[in-house]
Amino acid sequence: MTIEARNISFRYGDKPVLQEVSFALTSGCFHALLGPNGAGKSTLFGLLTRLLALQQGELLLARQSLKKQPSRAMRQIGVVFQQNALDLDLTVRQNLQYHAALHGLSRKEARVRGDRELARFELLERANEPVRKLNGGHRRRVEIARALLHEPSLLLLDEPTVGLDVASRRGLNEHVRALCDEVGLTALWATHLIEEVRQDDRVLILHEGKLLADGVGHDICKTKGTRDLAETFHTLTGAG
Ligand SMILES: Nc1ncnc2c1ncn2[C@@H]1O[C@H](COP(=O)(O)OP(=O)(O)OP(=O)(O)O)[C@@H](O)[C@H]1O
Repeated sequence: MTIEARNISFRYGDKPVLQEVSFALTSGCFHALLGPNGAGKSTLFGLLTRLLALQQGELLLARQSLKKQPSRAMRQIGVVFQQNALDLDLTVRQNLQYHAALHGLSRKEARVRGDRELARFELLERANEPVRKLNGGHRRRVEIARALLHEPSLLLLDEPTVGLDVASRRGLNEHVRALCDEVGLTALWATHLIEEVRQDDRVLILHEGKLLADGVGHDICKTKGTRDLAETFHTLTGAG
């Protein structure tokens, strides 16, 4: 599943937040959307998920306009937002079942898919525990499992590791990479943390609403004459 952004610009009132942003994601690959705080990452996610209305430019999902075929397109997208959105008093499985019902899945189908995703994230044995008992990293895994229930081909993750310790961050990042390799998922992982990005990742660097680099990490560094992505990120944005 490919997603393509063509000349996306967006303003909050008079304030330009995204300026002529264009890119195309490669099907079945992990992509890092790297940008410091305020770069415009969440705004871009808002547009991709249609929480925000497109002001200028075009978004295409599998060559279909997101504007013209919204429901068809949205069925292909799974989202993990920055803020945790689980019901802490419901069990892990109840959280998944509730979400599955919103997508029109039968109880049986929801159970089968939910258990499959929980097993993938090594959480099946916690299925009957209230989410409140899980640590932050495990809660995030449940959120990703939930976002995959309707079998989207594109997964958007907006700074999913915020508030997690280093080990949980690394684990979550590796899980999503494995999903891309194993089931051919396309992932867009937004972060301001350079340590979550690898040199051979496809990387999009966003700063003050502009896409400053787009390509495989190594190639970007070659073009910019930098040693590694950390140096590139620092040179381009002052962050890192
Ligand atoms: N509802 C809003 N009204 C006005 N300005 C906003 C609004 N939401 C975000 N902004 C501004 O738009 C810019 C981009 O914000 P956005 O949240 O998209 O960036 P981000 O890269 O996701 O950063 P962060 O990691 O801090 O969330 C920032 O300057 C922010 O202050």
